[in-house]
Amino acid sequence: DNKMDFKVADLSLADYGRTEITLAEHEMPGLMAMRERYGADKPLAGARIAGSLHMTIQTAVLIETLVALGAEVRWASCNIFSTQDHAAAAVVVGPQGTPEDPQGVPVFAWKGESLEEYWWCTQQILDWPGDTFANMILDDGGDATLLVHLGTEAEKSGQAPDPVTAKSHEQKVVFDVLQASLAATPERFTKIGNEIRGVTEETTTGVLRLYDMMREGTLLFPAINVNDSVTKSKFDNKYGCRHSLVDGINRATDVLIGGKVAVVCGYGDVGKGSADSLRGQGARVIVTEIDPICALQAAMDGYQVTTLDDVLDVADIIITATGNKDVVSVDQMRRMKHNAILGNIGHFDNEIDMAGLETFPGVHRKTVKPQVDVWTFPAAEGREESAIIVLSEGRLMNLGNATGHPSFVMSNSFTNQVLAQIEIFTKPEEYPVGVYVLPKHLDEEVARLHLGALGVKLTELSGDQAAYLGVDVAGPYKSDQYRY
Ligand SMILES: NC(=O)c1ccc[n+]([C@@H]2O[C@H](COP(=O)([O-])OP(=O)(O)OC[C@H]3O[C@@H](n4cnc5c(N)ncnc54)[C@H](O)[C@@H]3O)[C@@H](O)[C@H]2O)c1
Ligand SMILES: Nc1nccc2c1ncn2C[C@@H](O)[C@@H](O)C(=O)O
Repeated sequence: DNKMDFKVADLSLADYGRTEITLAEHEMPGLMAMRERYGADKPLAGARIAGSLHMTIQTAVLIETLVALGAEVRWASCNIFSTQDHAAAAVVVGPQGTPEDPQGVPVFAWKGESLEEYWWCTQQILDWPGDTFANMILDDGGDATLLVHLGTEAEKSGQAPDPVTAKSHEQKVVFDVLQASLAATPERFTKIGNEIRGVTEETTTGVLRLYDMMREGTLLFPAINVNDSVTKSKFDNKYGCRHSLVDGINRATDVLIGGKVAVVCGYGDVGKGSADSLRGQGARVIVTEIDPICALQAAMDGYQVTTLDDVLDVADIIITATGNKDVVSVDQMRRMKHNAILGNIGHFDNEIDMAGLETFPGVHRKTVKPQVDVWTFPAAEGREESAIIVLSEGRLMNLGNATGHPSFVMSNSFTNQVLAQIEIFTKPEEYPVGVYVLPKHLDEEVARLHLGALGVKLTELSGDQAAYLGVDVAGPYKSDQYRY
């Protein structure tokens, strides 16, 4: 039957979600401009987009923009805790539907998925009804892209990659998914890989994986690195986290941040916004870094820069923002202050050694409320019993404990996503397999679309000045090497 398939928490939340989507549209001028500009031509007609990106109110506006441009879409979240159930419900029901007769977009996402459910959802967006497949991926962190690649490799070799070697951050679960798929449909991922025209990747960690696959020569289709549009990473990663980090800490713990010692591990775009977020609340912020340039930036921004080991005994709040793995070990957690807060705002949970924590001898977990756990270490030689408060089980806590970044800053990121989807879908001949960034004139166009709402009045370059700078009056105004 042609009844739409989907799996969300509660369709009765759709009206609440719709109301917030309508408010969000007012805060997302870039996306609404995309609907104005491209809604008639429908450049994405024929696109079957598999979206793996936090299923929030902001993402709902992105999804409905892609549909307005002609795309068919199936959506999953890229994190087990980041779905907002009312947003998922509203997208399934759609602007014209009802919970009894949903007319929207298939969504497979709910807050609090198990890992098995997460990877089941990821598979649902790749397989389309009537034995067809997605032909575009919109990814955040690269899990959908990874599954297609691991599946294709498994089908080529006839066996799923050994869980120990699989690069995915949830090896065992992915291994089981691949085993089952090999048994049931041994050509499935190869067919999907052939069908996919390209992927547009949202975030730093997902982009890292794309460059890895490019270097290994295993990348199956072209990719646009949306993260490195200036109007994405210098806004979402920075000002988005400035807004949503303290939001997550407040909703999780209501702890006073002023006067406390807060440690931010990593001073890249996210770390900069996160440190500013905590300083804004009157915390004494300390930064850890491995990169001398970012460390120097942090020092000149007035932060103490030292090693995590040096500050474990004074830190009240520790936040990882590195995009790296193994940043906080269980031994370091054991040495943290009693009731100190530990959270991660990086994409994956591997920044904090959650596996080591869960298996620490005699450790006790008490859930305060969803995504807030008190982990108590037993007394040991020379150490009293002590506890730490871990947010979102080490997964990105601004989306696990709060609602992520606000609409206006996500409008910048998602306008880049829409432009990137149009680029790859309508000009495949310009995108042989490789990893690309959007041209600067589009980056500047995204910024232009967001100035009016903030009352910005730009100054016009004279022809003479433009000649002096060697730029066009209409832009681009900077070289590709320029660092903003
Ligand atoms: N939660 C969110 O809403 C959100 C938003 C954007 C990006 N992200 C994610 O946040 C992470 C960081 O993103 P970014 O754009 O800031 O990356 P980035 O590369 O700009 O910054 C990461 C910084 O961490 C430093 N670093 C690496 N390993 C370290 C270690 N062991 N100790 C201390 N510092 C270390 C690096 O030198 C770098 O300066 C990525 O996983 C990204 O995908 C999350
Ligand atoms: N409200 C929101 N909706 C969707 C995604 C959201 C978000 N807040 C943060 N991300 C994550 C993004 O910052 C993503 O671009 C990333 O880089 O992780």
